[in-house]
Amino acid sequence: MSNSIDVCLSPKLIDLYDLEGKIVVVVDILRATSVMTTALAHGAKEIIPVEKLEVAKEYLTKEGYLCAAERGGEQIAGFPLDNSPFNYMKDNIKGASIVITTTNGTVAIEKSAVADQILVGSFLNLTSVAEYIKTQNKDVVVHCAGWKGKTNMEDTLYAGALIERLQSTHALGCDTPHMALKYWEAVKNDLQQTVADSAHAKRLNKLNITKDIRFCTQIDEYDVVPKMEGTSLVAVK
Ligand SMILES: O=C(O)[C@H](CS(=O)(=O)O)OP(=O)(O)O
Repeated sequence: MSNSIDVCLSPKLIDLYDLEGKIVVVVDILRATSVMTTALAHGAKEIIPVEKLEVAKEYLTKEGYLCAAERGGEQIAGFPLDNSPFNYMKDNIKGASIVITTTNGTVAIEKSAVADQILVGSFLNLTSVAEYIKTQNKDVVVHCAGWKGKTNMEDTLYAGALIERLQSTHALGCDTPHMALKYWEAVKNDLQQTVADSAHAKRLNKLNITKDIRFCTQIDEYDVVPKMEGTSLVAVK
């Protein structure tokens, strides 16, 4: 095995990882990377992820952009889109250039900038991302977006699920990928309930979005590999 896979459990830890020359898979199951996967699967032309709300606001007055902003799970006033996957399946998504800023997911994407390739992963496109990685002959770091710098259950579980699919081609880099894999193996047959019991899901439940959580824990709903090209996330052809 010539390649390796490692897991960073929070953007606060990413400086400990050498990303140069590697593929970074950013994951924010609830909900940013599930939303991005859904939008590209439904024909969005590109997604421009931005960390800062001020930067997203600049696009509101530019022609040709659909803008989304979320903080603490709630839509920011003045932005037409929120962070629910169900709003990225509609007719206006096809061919759209979407600008999005979210609490955790877009932070992790920006903090992955030095990587050779940045992919966006979710349970919705688990196998597609794994199969693409197998064609690349590169080391991988799974960058979990977590919640406001803290570790979370669902992103760690995704890391374990991706490792399960890559363990024949990628050696496990240190203890974290082993932990993620063991955790995934222990609960994978009860994924929906496990994530429904997570702190993140309980926070979001207060906003009445139980159906989003159920949707984001479906495996292989879409065959799409979102990859950063310059400042845009596009579907790999
Ligand atoms: O909108 C979401 O699902 C979360 C909100 S929060 O983390 O619970 O505040 O944002 P995301 O960036 O998608 O993790």
